Parts: sequence; C-alpha cells; structure tokens
Amino acid sequence: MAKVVALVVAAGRGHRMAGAIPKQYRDLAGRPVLRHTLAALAADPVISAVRVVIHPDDRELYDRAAAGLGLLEPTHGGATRQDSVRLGLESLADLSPDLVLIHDGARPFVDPGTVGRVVAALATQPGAIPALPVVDTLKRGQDGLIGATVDRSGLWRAQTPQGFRFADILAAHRAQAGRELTDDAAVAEACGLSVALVEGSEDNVKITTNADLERAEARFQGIFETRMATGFDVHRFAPGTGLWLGGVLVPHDQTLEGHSDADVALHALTDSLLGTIGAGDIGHHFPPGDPRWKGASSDRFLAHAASLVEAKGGRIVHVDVTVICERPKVGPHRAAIRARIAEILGISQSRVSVKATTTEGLGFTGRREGIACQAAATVALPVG
Ligand SMILES: Nc1ccn([C@@H]2O[C@H](COP(=O)(O)OP(=O)(O)OP(=O)(O)O)[C@@H](O)[C@H]2O)c(=O)n1
Ligand SMILES: C[C@](O)(CO)[C@H](O)COP(=O)(O)O
Repeated sequence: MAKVVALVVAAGRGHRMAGAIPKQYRDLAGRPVLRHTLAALAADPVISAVRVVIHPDDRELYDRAAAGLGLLEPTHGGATRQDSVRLGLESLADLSPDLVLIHDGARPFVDPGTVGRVVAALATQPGAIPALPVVDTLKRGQDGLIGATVDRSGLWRAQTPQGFRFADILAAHRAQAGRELTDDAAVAEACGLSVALVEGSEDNVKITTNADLERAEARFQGIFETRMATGFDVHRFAPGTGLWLGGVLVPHDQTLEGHSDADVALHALTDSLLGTIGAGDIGHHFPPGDPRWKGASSDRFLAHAASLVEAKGGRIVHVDVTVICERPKVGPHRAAIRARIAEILGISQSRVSVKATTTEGLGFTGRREGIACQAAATVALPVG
C-alpha cells in the first residue's frame, strides 16, 4: 500500500481576518480551528503521518492544538503559502512518502470521502485536487460596473487536500520557488504535470474572514446530541513489582498481565469512548495478537479513541472510571491518574472522575486475583 503523508500548512498570519491570534488558532466550537483539521487527518486510516508547517512565533499555540494526536514534529514555514509548502516538503524528504496530501490548516471540515477520492485518483495521475464547479454567473468588474460576463463553463473552485506523488511535487516546488502561485496544483501545472479534478465538498470551506468563522461556528450550534457509553475490562495479577493504572505506574507487589501494558483503566475507558461513536472495541482497533501492541503503552489507544470522536466533530463532555480491587489502594494515586487521563484526552481535569471500590472480599477481585474496571464516557456529537 502507498505511504501517504499529510502536510498541513498553518504558518499564515490571517491578515484578512484581523485578530489577536492567527485564524487557525481561533476558537471554533471550543477548540482551535487547526485542532479540528488535525484531528480529522490524524484519524484518517489512509494517512500514515501528519506534519504541520507553523510560524516560529506560534509554537505554544500549536502545541496546545496538536496535543495527544501523535503527529510528526512540526517544521517552520515561510513568507508565502508557496514557501511554506516547499519548506514542508523539504522536511519530509527523509521520510520518502509515496504520496503527499497538502492541506490548508484553515480548512477544518476536511472529510475522509474527499481524502479517499484524491488518493484514488493518484493511482493514475501524478496530481489530484478536490474541486467544485462554479455555479454562479461570473462578471468581470470595471470601475464599479460590469465589464464583461465570463463564461463559467469548465471553471472549478479549487480546494485542498491537494495530492501528489511526492518526488514530483517536491521537484516542482523547487523549480517554481519565488513565484506567487496560490495553490500546489498551479505549481504542478507550471512544471507540466497533469492534475486530476475530483469531487470536493461544499462543507470543506476555508476560514478566510470573520464571516467564515461565524458560519463555521453556526454549523456546531444546536445540532449536537449527547451520547453515553460504558466500557469494562479485567486483567489478572502476575508476579512483578508494579502495574499501570490510568496511565500511571503504581508500585505494587504484583503486576497485571494481558493486552499491551495491561492498563485495565485505560482499556475500559477506551472502550467506553469507542462505544459513544459505535466504533467497535479496543481489540478491533488494536488486535491483541498483533506484536506491535505487546507491552505498548495504553495511552495511544485512549488517544486514538479520542481522535476518532474528534474526527466526527464530537466533544468529550465527561469520563468516569471505577477501579474495582482490594489492592493496591487507588486513593494515593487518584490525583495523578485523573491528571494523566485529562492530559491524554486533552480535556480539563474537572471533566474526569476516578473512583475505586472493593468487592468486600467477594469474587475474583475479592480474592485478589486481578483488577476489574468499569468506565463511562459522555460525548456531544453533531447530529446526523
Ligand atoms: N506564509 C504562509 C501563508 C499561508 N499559509 C497557510 O496556508 C493556508 C491557506 O492560506 P490563507 O487562507 O491565505 O491564510 P493566510 O495567509 O493566513 O491568510 P491571509 O491571506 O488572510 O493573511 C492557511 O492554512 C495558512 O496558514 C502558510 O502556511 N504560510
Ligand atoms: C490552496 C487554496 O486553499 C485553494 O483554494 C487557496 O489557493 C489558498 O490561498 P488563498 O490566497 O486564500 O486563495
């Protein structure tokens, strides 16, 4: 399968939308615009890695927007979009992707269908872009009057992600450096590469003005529904000197054995989040037989489930974890576990609850054979 990397340009200053911070970091439904973009791409199964091109002044804003998504280290952009793309492509040369999808950080509604159509077209063409046909009648203005009516037949509105065979577009950007071309298809065209037009999406708008941001915000208003789901997991004790619980290494005279690092709390929580979007369970996404997950930190499973919720435009409202065991005592670690879960999910600690109970000596937890955990997650998801 082709190795597909997404390159997201987010180094612009957003001059057409004056504000205290650049538009890609402005708030959209409780999160930075860029967070929506990155969460959608990071969750897309076709894409193996995401690199973002940022302005050197924006590092802190970026770190907050990208937290927990497992992206490549960002790189610095240049004075124009074209410069930023070229610098981003240069930074990917060591990774040698087969295909690169170049996307505007300011297009937060990118969807898997559009990504899939672009990638599919690259099987037969060196370049492909999503676009929509122009439907309005076009006028050329002259001194406030109509100078001419422009024939709209064959005219398209270009969107991103724009996909290319990596070596071709890197060479094209090097050759066209210093010109002022507004998209990567124009860079490719200037080098004689053919670029396919595939169907874009009316929702895949670029946030350019304050009005665009208001319209984007309106899409989120009043169209949410609340979903709640539970998760449950058990792991047995084995000889050892400590165990992972809620992303925290807890000293104990035994360990837990099982899938990955056997973090029973993060596994139950991951399943509860997956349940809110009907996305199966942890074993479906990370099969226990796959050697990649042997001993793996469960942080990544939880982060993945959260990114799937985000990719659907969802927000985690609250999570609640109940650890069931006689020992170890959870109380001394409760604050650290709560903080770690909040960090992995990118939500405030006030939205995370961690509780513990014994079973009064009854059953397998009472006999100290293992730990059970149940979790509940509540998310707000766009309707439809
Ligand atoms: N020097 C630049 C200019 C633009 N971009 C990125 O390219 C995308 C599309 O550009 P545009 O919408 O024009 O963004 P800005 O340049 O920030 O906006 P403006 O033209 O209003 O200043 C944005 O995600 C933007 O951050 C970039 O990475 N580097
Ligand atoms: C790449 C782009 O999003 C395609 O529509 C566009 O060209 C970005 O630049 P603009 O200056 O905001 O038009």
